[in-house]
Amino acid sequence: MAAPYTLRWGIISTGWISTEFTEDLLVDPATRNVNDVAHVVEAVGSRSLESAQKFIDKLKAAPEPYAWGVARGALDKTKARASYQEVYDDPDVDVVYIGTPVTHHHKDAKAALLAGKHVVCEKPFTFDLAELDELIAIAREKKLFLMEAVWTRFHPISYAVQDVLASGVLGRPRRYAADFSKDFKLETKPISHRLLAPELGGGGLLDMGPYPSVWAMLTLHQHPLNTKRTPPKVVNTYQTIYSRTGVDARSRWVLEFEELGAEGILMTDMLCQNFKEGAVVLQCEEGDLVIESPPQKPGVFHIVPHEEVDGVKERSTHDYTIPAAQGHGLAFEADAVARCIRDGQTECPRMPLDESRIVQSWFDAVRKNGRTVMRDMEGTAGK
Ligand SMILES: NC(=O)C1=CN([C@@H]2O[C@H](COP(=O)(O)OP(=O)(O)OC[C@H]3O[C@@H](n4cnc5c(N)ncnc54)[C@H](OP(=O)(O)O)[C@@H]3O)[C@@H](O)[C@H]2O)C=CC1
Ligand SMILES: O=C1OC[C@@H](O)[C@H](O)[C@H]1O
Repeated sequence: MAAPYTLRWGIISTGWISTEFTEDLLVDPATRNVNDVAHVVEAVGSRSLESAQKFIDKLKAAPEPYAWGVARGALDKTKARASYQEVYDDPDVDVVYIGTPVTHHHKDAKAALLAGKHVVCEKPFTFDLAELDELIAIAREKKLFLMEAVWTRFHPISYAVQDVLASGVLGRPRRYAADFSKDFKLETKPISHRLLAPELGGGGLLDMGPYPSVWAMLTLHQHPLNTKRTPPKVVNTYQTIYSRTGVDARSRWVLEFEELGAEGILMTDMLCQNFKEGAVVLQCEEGDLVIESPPQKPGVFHIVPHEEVDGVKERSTHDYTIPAAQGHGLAFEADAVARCIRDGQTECPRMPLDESRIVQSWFDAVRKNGRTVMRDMEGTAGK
């Protein structure tokens, strides 16, 4: 068997998701039946050298399933860097992973691309569409790989749900509802927290919105009957203000998928827990598809018959829970990135830039129609 292609990562920032993402790079790929690609961490950049070093030291002491990669040398050459730029300039780094708050994504991704690095950027891609368009233009001009890290797209359950829709058993989609709600106990958080601070892109829309959106893209936009793939229209929006900082506590938006004759309502909520048994409901002519909570990493979906209608006859339940041995579930996207870069692709077919643009345009529409303090905020495109 040929040796796997090993992708060399540079990690930008040392917060929550950067930690989980880097841990998952250390999980044995064989746990997810992968043997063609592998990952090593070349550098970690932080605003402080101490934080970068602490991040690496903590990873080196991580338990299984992360200890596997540590024992096999995935962190042996990892350098702690006192600035992000040093990671962008490191000749040993192939690709930069960006885990900073959303209002920093554009400047961080732009600097990495300008230094000639491939880029994977956490969701939501950017603060606004203008920022995203500038990144896409730079990546295309420099022939570099660029992708939004919407991990859910790469989970086995996402492919399984799409297989059901492709089989035609549910018929034409009619109506869609998706919700990402989480009681974040906002009163206990300082107003400087990234979920609350407008200057860090606070509010539920940008933080949570990618998840009701990803399922709308996978089940409706990519539905086999949606042949023209016309971007859906945002036909209505509503935001509830969180008074301490003026960001959105709740956001709702309605989408119209004209060719399908289907409508969807998408919601985010930072004050209330998700309904466990149905974060996403896709109602079709012959039966319904229900995806359990949490929508960013659901384990289970159901196919549910309609009452008094011929079509799906029996309820069935499909379990794709990601086992703990596979880590947090972020390595699937990392594997896809490694294959794309190995094969010289500048865009990931599973997470196309045009689809990131569509979702980003929904966020712009909801924010600009709303009343939050971020309504008229502009990103850093052109700066
Ligand atoms: N895919 C997923 O499941 C998840 C994705 N996310 C996304 O990841 C991004 C980061 O979220 P999360 O990890 O929770 O955030 P954290 O606050 O935990 O970490 C953000 C990191 O960004 C760096 N940073 C740079 N500038 C600033 C600044 N002005 N203020 C605060 N931090 C700064 C810091 O690292 P340093 O000090 O080292 O420079 C900090 O630790 C967001 O875009 C979020 O939407 C978040 C959670 C889950
Ligand atoms: O991506 C995410 O998923 C889990 C949420 O709790 C978090 O706020 C968000 O960034």
